[in-house]
Amino acid sequence: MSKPDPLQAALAAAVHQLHAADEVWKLALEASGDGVWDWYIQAGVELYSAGFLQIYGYSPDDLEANPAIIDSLTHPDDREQMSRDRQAHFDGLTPVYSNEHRVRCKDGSWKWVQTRGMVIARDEQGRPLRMVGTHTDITERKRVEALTWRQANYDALTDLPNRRLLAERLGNEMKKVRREGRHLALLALDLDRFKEVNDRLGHDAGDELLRQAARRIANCIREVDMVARLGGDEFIVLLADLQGEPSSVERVANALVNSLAQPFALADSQQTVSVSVGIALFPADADDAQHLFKRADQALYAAKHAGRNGYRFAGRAVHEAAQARSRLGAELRLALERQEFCLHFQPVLPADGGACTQAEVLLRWRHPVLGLLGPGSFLALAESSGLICEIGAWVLQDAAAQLKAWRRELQPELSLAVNLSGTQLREWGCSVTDWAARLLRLGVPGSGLVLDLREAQLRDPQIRGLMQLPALRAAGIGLALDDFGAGDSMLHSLRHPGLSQLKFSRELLADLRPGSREADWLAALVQLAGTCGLNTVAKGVETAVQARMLISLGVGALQGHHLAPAIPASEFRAWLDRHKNQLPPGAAPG
Ligand SMILES: Nc1nc2c(ncn2[C@@H]2O[C@H](COP(=O)(O)OP(=O)(O)OP(=O)(O)O)[C@@H](O)[C@H]2O)c(=O)[nH]1
Repeated sequence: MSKPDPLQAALAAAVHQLHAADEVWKLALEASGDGVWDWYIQAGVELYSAGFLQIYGYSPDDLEANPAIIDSLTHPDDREQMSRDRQAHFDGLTPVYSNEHRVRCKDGSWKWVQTRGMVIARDEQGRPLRMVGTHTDITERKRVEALTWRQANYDALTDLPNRRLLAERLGNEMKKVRREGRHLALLALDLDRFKEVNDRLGHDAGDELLRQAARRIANCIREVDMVARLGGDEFIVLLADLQGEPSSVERVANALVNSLAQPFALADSQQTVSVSVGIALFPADADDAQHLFKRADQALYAAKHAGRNGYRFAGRAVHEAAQARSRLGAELRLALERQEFCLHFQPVLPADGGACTQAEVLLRWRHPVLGLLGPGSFLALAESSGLICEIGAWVLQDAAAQLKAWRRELQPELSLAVNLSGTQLREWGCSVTDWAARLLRLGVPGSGLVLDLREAQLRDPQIRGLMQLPALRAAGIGLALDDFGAGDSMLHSLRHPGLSQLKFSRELLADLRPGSREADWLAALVQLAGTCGLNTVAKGVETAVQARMLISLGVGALQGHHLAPAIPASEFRAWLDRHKNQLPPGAAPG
């Protein structure tokens, strides 16, 4: 046996020591939960620690020590960036190699990892010889990040993009339009009378309808377009990359209106709603996103105003109307202060010819330029600006002051019927003690007031929760179901506990003729109201024929232009004086 070469032995010992040291730092790294890789670049060999293989579910026999193999397991979408980052480090441009990418596991699933590494040896020309590094499993972090991003950018109910993602996309599309000289359209959609679906069928059914509506809208547009839900029943459609002619926009708008007008199949009913659409074009209608949204909104308002179930372009007329509305809104704020509101009173006449004991209070605005405005011209503005409660409080106060005087001087039985908006009912609350205190402060007994409530208000769960109808009635306050027959009226509304009157809308009287089906229908309603203990009032009586028919059908009282118009307080006193004792039933007053 030849003597061992001391030099060889020393070299072997040194290599052994080095390997032992390698193992130590690899173990230290593995203890942190990371997997370790060790790549001999020019030899084309890559070694993996047990922890590294474990991350992906591989055993040592599954993976050759070949870097090409692990590269082939990298997600195709991530490979390019990974190569770029690696090359930057090889070229000495970054002190550390770092990259996040996905790796396919043995079971076929993907894991997100962060890899960090460093070249630890280079040849004389500076080319990398060996690089070592780690893989850290960041799948959970990526999952949470993706979830957070989705929550921030998508609507949870419909799974559509939300306002934020829409704004980002719109910004990008507007830049493209400016660069390439094309066009885009923003369509603001709002379902019509959706609140009634919620009120009638409940919030869950409303949610289901919104989900179905979202799918229908998405089916009407191309893949390059976008639909987002802003909240409630409001959606925005972004038609990107248009060639210019508005007819393509009109085609989509028509498709949307038609599609949403089809009945929706909900849990146990078919429900029909419709949609109104406002359309603004970029760059024709606005210079920036904020104004584009505003113009689409103005057009939507015009579509709603034109009767709903249709669309409107944001043309000049729409813009001017919106500006006029905005001026009116500003003036409305000052109207209370300037004492421009006044009340008119329309008598309600007993059909048996007895004395008038009730009148409806009607709000008017003496506008300095536009003249006398009815509530239709400004109530929606008052609602949206939040002034409605202040105006409502003024109405009640002024009406009470009139009533006090008239009951004392003219008719001790007189009561006034007052309309309240849903906002007012919600804001004021409707507990008996509130109302009794309110009336007491105004010096009027409960029996002096009739609250005219519409069916939609009675169906509103929030108002219904607040309204203590039977207790209000017990306090002497009259409660009328107003405008019955004007929309989707339901017979069971008549059974609301606490109601004392049923007021038929003018729509029910429109085709009233002797022997007509309308007459039979009304006669049945009058009978039903009687069974429910409700006094009946027919509103909007415009002809002597109607008046006579209504009396013959047994309606309790009549109200309408034919019998007595709405008149200012100054004339009401004289009118009541003149007609103090009776009115000839059904006959045209002079
Ligand atoms: N089911 C459901 N209802 C919602 C949701 N968000 C808002 N709403 C309701 O949607 C209704 C929106 O009503 P509006 O658009 O103001 O009024 P509308 O009844 O549609 O009447 P118009 O728009 O004037 O035709 C309100 O009653 C909201 O309470 C939701 O996520 N789910």
